[in-house]
Parts: sequence; structure tokens; C-alpha cells
Amino acid sequence: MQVTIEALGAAGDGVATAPDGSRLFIPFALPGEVVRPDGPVVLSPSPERVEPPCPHFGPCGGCVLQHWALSPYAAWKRGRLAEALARAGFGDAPVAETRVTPPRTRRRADLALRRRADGSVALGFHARGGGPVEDLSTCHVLDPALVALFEPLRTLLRGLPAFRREGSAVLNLLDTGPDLLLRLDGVPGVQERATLAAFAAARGIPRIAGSGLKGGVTETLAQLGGVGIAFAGVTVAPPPGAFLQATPQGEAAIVAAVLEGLPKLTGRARIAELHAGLGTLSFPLAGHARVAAFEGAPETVAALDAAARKAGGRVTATRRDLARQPLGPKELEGFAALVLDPPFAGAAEQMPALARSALRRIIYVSCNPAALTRDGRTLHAAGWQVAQATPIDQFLWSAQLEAVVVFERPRAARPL
Ligand SMILES: C[S@@+](CC[C@H](N)C(=O)[O-])C[C@H]1O[C@@H](n2cnc3c(N)ncnc32)[C@H](O)[C@@H]1O
Repeated sequence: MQVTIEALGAAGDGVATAPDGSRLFIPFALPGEVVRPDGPVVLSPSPERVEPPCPHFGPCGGCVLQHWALSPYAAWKRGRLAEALARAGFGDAPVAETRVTPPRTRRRADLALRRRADGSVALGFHARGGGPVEDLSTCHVLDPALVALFEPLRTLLRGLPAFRREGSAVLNLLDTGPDLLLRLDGVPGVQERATLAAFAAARGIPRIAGSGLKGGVTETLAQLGGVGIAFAGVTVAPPPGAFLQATPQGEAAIVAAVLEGLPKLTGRARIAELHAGLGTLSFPLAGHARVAAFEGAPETVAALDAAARKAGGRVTATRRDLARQPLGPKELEGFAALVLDPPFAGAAEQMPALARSALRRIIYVSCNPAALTRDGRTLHAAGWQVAQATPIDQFLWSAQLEAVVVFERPRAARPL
């Protein structure tokens, strides 16, 4: 049997129709290619097919689209955002060109760890669908400062009894250097902590923290100096493993699109910000208005609050679980705009109050097109429109898509 690839699916697989009418999803196949699905074997390659730069492409689940030329790849991501908005009812949304971030810039990685029977350590990303760990010699998406830690980490973990069979290493590249969180299936003893401190000193890592395999209590195992990352000139001290936007370029593109989406503001204007994290958006926004920031994770909101107080009070940080206790219409009164940047699941519980509030502008930062469609539908049903949508490709060569979507009410805006 041979089939022609009609399009790419949401996970980046080629989609084709089998002779019996069923849909086939064929990994690493590109639109227009004729493919034999068993194998699969590409019988007529697309002119858009390129040589993947990374030797791990294929077995490593980190990238799925390195074999596609950048221009059609970026157009596909733009099309996915247009489609997500069209499904929500915004078929005429103006969608900008995709902002693609360069290779070797990702500053955050959650690396899987496996100890082999001979004691050696595999470190890398799982194969697609949670398969075996691809032991990485290099990586074309991660910042070289993180790639440089692969081999030293393997050596360290090989001699660490608290790493028994499986674990993960979360690496965040902060302004102060790499920040390491080890999730292990054993508990490091005194001697192991000394080993970790020596490793941290040798590798310029100010802090190493540890937790159980499935999270739980996180404790500092070695601390040689302060940790910090600056947003719009304000330095925040993140907790171990904290959420960061994946690349500095992606963060800059998101911040720019959010700021461009703001309405005209008066000197006393206030902005509400939901899912504020460490303040990636809060501090840039504070250059334009006072910001009431809400965030659910206790350590994260504590870090944001401490930095906000030092920075002079333009940002106020409040801990709130917005899924259990969404802001109500009364609480939403008096804001010139609202920015939300929910987790992958989206903000289903918060959307009804936003839709019927007196707000005139909502700027939605999305990392999940499906959740954006669902949440966008709530706004569409209440008469909101899309003023601007910007696709941002922070996860180069993956099927993931970030976006900033500016929603507004179709009435002449008046500054609050
Ligand atoms: C995609 S991150 C965005 C963070 C921040 N805006 C940034 O750009 O770095 C989503 C944030 O939502 C927070 N969050 C997740 N669920 C939440 C909830 N139910 N209530 C409040 N915040 C939540 C997470 O802790 C995380 O900080």
C-alpha cells in the first residue's frame, strides 16, 4: 500500500487516508510525500525535506520536525493558530507571521535519567510516547551551557548511590548560571551532599536542590551562592525547577506581543495579571501601569512578591488558585486590561467571569492551541473579537505552539 500525505497532524505526524478510508498518522512524513506506511518508507520525498542537523533526531522525542525546511514549518505553526482560533469562532482573526526562536537557545530542560545494569547512566529525552531514554551526546535546541553539563552529570550520577534506577534533572539556565534540581529515587546522605557541593563548585552551579521522583518536598542539597534572573531589570530568585519561558528570545517575543496588545493607558491605569509566575510579564507590564498579579504556586508567588516589594510596589503579588477560586466580575472591575498566561490545561474555570466582566481588553498567552480554542469559545459567545494573534515558536522543531492573542470588546475603547 502507498498513500499521499495530506497534511501534518497536531503531533507533527503526516496524515493520510488509507484505501479503506481510515486515517493514518505517519511519523516523519511531510505534506505531499508518497509513503509506504509500513516502515515507513518515503517513496517520493518533498522538496521541503532537509537533512536533520542532530544525530539523535528520530529516536529522541525532543524534536519531531527537524527534517522540514524552516519556512513551511513556520507557516504550519501559523496555520495551527489560525485553525485554533477559527474553531473558537474567530475565522477572520488577524494572525501574524510566526516568531521562530533560533537553535541552541533553550534555557530550560527536564532530562530523564536511567541507570543501566552496568551502573552507567543514560541522560536525555524520552523517545516519543514515553519510550526509552535517548542518551544524548549533543542537543541542537538546548543552550550549549546546559549541553556542557551532560557528561559531568553522567559521571556524578554514576557515583551517587541516591540515584538508584530512575530520576530526572531539571536544568534552568539563570543569570547566575545553571540551577539544578535532581529528582531521585533515593535520599542523598551526608557524603553525597559533599559530593554534590564539590560538583557545584567545579561546574559554577550556585545551587543544587533535590526532591523525590514524583515531586514532594524540595530541599537544597548544596548552595554556594545566590540565584537570580532579571525581568525588565528586576531580579527574582526562583525556587528550584521554577517555570521559565523556554528561551530568552521566546520570552522577548511574548513580552513584545503582550505590550503591543495593551490599550491606551492613563497614568493611573491598573492591569490584572493571572498566572503571573515569577513575574516574566509582570515587571515589563509595570513599566506601563500598576499590576495586580495572581499566581497559584506558593514558592513562586513568594519569589515574585519579594522581588516586587524591592522593586518599589508597582506590582502586587497575591497567591490564588484560580482554578478553585477564579476572580469574580466584581474583582475584575477597574482594570484597563487583563493578561492571563495559564498552564497547559488552560483557564476553563476563569473564562466565564472574564467573558461577562466589564473588561475591554484581554491578552491571552497560550501554550496549548486546544485549550485556547475551548477558552476562546467562551469569549466568542460573549461577543469578544480577536484584535491580533501572534504565533511564537519557542520549542523549535517540536509540534508545540505558543501564542499571544489580544481579545477586545467591539466598542470604542476609552482609557480607564
Ligand atoms: C505558563 S506559566 C506562566 C508563568 C508566567 N506568566 C511566565 O511567563 O513566566 C503558568 C503559571 O500558572 C501557574 N498556575 C498553574 N495553575 C494555577 C492555578 N490553578 N491558579 C493560579 N496559578 C496557576 C503556574 O504555577 C505557572 O506559574
